[in-house]
Amino acid sequence: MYDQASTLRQMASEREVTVPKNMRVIAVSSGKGGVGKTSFVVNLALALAEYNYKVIILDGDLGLANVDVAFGITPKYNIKHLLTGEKRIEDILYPIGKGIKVLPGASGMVELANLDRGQLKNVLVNLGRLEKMADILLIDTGAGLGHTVLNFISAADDVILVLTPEPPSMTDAYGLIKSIKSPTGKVNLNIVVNRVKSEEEARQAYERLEHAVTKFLGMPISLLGWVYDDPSVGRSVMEQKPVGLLDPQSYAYRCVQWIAGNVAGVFMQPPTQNSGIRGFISSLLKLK
Ligand SMILES: Nc1ncnc2c1ncn2[C@@H]1O[C@H](COP(=O)(O)OP(=O)(O)OP(=O)(O)O)[C@@H](O)[C@H]1O
Repeated sequence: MYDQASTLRQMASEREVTVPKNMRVIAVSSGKGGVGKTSFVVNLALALAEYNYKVIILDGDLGLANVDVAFGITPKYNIKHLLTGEKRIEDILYPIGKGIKVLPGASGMVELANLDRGQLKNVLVNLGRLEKMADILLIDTGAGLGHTVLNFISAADDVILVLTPEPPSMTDAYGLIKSIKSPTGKVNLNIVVNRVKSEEEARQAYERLEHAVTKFLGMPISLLGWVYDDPSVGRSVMEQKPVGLLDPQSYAYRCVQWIAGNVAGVFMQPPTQNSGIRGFISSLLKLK
């Protein structure tokens, strides 16, 4: 296992998978399930597309395929077909339109450790090609303190933690932050408060969390924005169409558009040299 991990790391840094520009890897996570993370991810992708960003969404909620359900799509292939060498990355990516593509996840992600050198090379060369296809890789990590969730968070350039003002969501968000271990010791942690009735409610929830995180964990976090509790989100879930497509004028989507503006400003300027998908994969492997 150790040998495979070091081989992978070496391969990830090889020239053959280098590409001219580096994409930004953003992990979207939550301490607790059901707080609206997947709805947020799909709408954030739509809102970022309005800023002309090309976005790939990786459904990292392995095996549960929530992103597929949110878009009402049923992709034939997923990342497991890439790992087994049956398909190329281009065959797996599912185009949604507006410059957005979905990379369907699968429980096969954990099989990365059991691939032989030829298979590993194939996977890395394929993933390296993502870099040319999009500006942002948005990962819906799944909820909770699972190994995969924490690894995605730790390896990403930026993390967006979605929570609601309800006490269990706040407590679980704190628990998740406490469990993050980054190889660089740096995690760019941004909070989105979902399902709020007012700006005041959002700010109060954020300040409670910030107080605890700064006092007990000594970690910097920032407030990226909030999303109003809006019945149009519930309707969009039922219709399997993101609210950004179903009701783009809704309060909820307008909040997400504003957050996308913050993502563009906060994460994209000044221009930084991101480590890109190669760096992301290398970090992921260091965490094994
Ligand atoms: N801003 C909002 N206003 C009203 N309802 C919302 C809002 N955001 C999410 N919801 C509702 O919360 C429910 C859960 O949303 P979603 O599936 O996106 O959560 P999740 O955190 O991804 O869940 P899981 O962890 O189970 O994947 C949905 O029924 C959705 O309608």
